[in-house]
Amino acid sequence: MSRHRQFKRDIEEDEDYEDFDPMEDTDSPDYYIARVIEKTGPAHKDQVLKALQANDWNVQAAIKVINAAKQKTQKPAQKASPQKASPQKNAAPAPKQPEIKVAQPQIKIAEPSKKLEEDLPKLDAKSSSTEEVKTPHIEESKTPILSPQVSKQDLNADYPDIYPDIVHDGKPTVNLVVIGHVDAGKSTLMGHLLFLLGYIDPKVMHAYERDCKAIGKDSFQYAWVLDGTTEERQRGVTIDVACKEFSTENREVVLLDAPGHKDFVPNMISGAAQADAAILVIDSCQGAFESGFEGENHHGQTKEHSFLARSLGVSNLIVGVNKLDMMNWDQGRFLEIQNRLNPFLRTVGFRDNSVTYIPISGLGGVNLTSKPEIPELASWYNGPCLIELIDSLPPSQKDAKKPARLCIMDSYKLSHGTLLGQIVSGKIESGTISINDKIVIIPTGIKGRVKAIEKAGHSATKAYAGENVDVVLKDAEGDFGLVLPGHVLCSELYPVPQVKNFKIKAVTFDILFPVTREQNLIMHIQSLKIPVKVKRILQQIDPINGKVIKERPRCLTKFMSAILEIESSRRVCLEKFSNCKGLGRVTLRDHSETVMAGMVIELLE
Ligand SMILES: Nc1nc2c(ncn2[C@@H]2O[C@H](COP(=O)(O)OP(=O)(O)OP(=O)(O)O)[C@@H](O)[C@H]2O)c(=O)[nH]1
Repeated sequence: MSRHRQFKRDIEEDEDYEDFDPMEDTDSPDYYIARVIEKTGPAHKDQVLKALQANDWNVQAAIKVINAAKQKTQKPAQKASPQKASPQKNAAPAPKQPEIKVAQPQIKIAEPSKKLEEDLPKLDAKSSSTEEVKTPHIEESKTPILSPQVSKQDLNADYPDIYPDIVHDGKPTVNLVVIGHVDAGKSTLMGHLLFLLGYIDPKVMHAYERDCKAIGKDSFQYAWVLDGTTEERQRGVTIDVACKEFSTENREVVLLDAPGHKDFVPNMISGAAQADAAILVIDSCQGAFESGFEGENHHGQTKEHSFLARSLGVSNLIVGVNKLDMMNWDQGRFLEIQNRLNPFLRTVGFRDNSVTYIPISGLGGVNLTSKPEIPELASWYNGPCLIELIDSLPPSQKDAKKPARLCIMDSYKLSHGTLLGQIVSGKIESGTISINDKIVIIPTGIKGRVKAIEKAGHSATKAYAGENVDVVLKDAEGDFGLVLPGHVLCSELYPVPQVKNFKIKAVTFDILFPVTREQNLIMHIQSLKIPVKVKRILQQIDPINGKVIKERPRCLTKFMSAILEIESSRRVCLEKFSNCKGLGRVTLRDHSETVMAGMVIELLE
C-alpha cells in the first residue's frame, strides 16, 4: 500500500506550506510572531509571544487570541453591557465564547490555557475585567483526556524486558536515509537504483524523461521518482522526505530520501530519526565537494547531515562519492574526498569499520546494481556495488524487548482498500506490536486495540522494533480523529512519560557562538519541534571517559560535551535514552543552525 507520509510537525504547517518562503527562518520565534502580526495588524511582541507559547505555537490559534484581546480593548462598554447577560438570571452566566474553528483540533495537554489566563490581564493592563479575557478557549469540548500520570519516582525507573527473544518472520528490515548537501544527487541516485531494481515501470520513466525535457530540466527524470510534488519538480529541489520500500536478497529496505537544502534540515531530521543506516551522497565535482563540506561558516550540509544522522542513532554509513563521471573516474579525487571526510566522521562518532566509501554515478547508473564496466573505474575499483553494500547493512537493532512505542508520523482514516478504518503509521522505536494488543496513544490518552498491521506492503500479525508500519486501530475509548503526527502509540501498561524538565548529556556542534544559560533553542525529537530553554549548564565533561572537567561552566563552545538541564515550553513525550533510544535522543537548533545533540539521562518533572 502506498503511504501518504508527510512528516508533519506539531506546528500547524498544512496551510503554511503554500506560502512557505525558504528564506525565512522557521526555527525562530520571530518567524511565528511575524506570521501572527501579519494577520492581526500591530500587536505587542510579548503579547504575541505569550499567545503563541500558550497555544503550543499554533499560529491560527494565536491570531484568534490576539484578535479577541484586541476586540475587548476596543469595545469595553459593549462587552460589559447588562443586556448581553444570560437570560437565566439565577443561573451562573455562561461565558460568551467566540466560536473558534481550527484546521486541526488543538490538543491541550497541560498548563497552556491556565497560563493564558494568567498572562492576558497583565498584557492588557487597561482592561478592568479579567473575566473577559478568559474567554478564548480553543475547541475546549474536544480536549481529549490526559495521559495516565506517571509518578515522579517512576519516571526514571528502568523498564523490564517484556517481550521474549525476537524471531523475525521474513527478512529483517533496514531503515535507510539518504543524506548530503543540496544537489549532491541523492534523489537521482535512489530513483535510478529503484528503476534498475525494476520498481519503476519503463513507461513511467519514459514519461518522466519527456516531461522533464518539456520544462527544461533534462537530467532530473530519476529524481522525479522520489521528488513527487509539483513544487519539488519545478524547483528541482527535494522539500520533504520521500519514503519508498524495496527488497534486496537479505533485507527489506525502507528508503527515506531527505532534502539537502539548508532550509529543510528539520525535514531531514524527521527522516534521519527513523533510520538505522545512511547513504551520504557526495558531489565529487571540483568545488562542489568543498562547498558541501565547508559551506557557509564551515557549515556545509555534508558535515551537518552526518553529525545529525550520527546523533540521531545512525551508526552505519555508506559514503557514495557521486558524479565521479564528471571527474573522469579519477581515483585521486576519490581518495582525496575520503581523506578529508574520514577525520570529520570520526569526530562526530562514526567508527572506521562502520563507514564504507564507494565511487558511483547516480545519473549514469554506474556501480549501483552491478560491478562497473567502465575501464577507467574498473581499473582501480573491484569492491561491492551499492546494492551489495545495502544488502549487508546490519538490520535494525532497536529496543526490541522494551515496552512498545510507535512514533506516529501520519494518522488518517481509510474507507476503501485493504486497510479500513483509523490508521496510524510510523516507526516502532521499541517493543513489539501484535494484533489485538491493548494500546494507548499519548498525549491524548485515547485507548484502543490493534485491528490490523501492514509492513513492507504486506499484512502481518506482528511487527517489531525498527520496522515502519501502518497500524489499523479499533475499539476506541475516545476519538481516534484526535490522533496527530508526533503522538506516540504505547503498550497500555507502559505509557510514555511526559515532562517539561529533563537532563541531557549533549555534544555541541561546530558552533560559532557559545551556548549559554537561559538560551532559547528549538528542540527536535522524532518529528516534533518544540521551543525549549537551556535552564542550566550543569557540567562540562570529558567526551571519552565522562569525567567532570568543570562544574557549572558559564558557556559551551564547539565540540564540547556537557550535562545540561532543559526546560521545554510544554510537556513532551520523552524517555530516558537507556529505556528507548528513539525517544531519548534530542537535537537542539537555533536560527536554522544545529547547536547540539544529546541523549536524555534524567526526566525531572
Ligand atoms: N553528471 C552527473 N550528474 C548528476 C549525477 N547525479 C545527479 N546529477 C545531477 O545533479 C542534479 C541534482 O540532482 P538531484 O538528484 O536533484 O540532487 P539532490 O541531492 O537530490 O537534491 P536535493 O534533494 O534538492 O538536495 C541533477 O541535475 C542531476 O541530474 C551524476 O552521477 N552525474
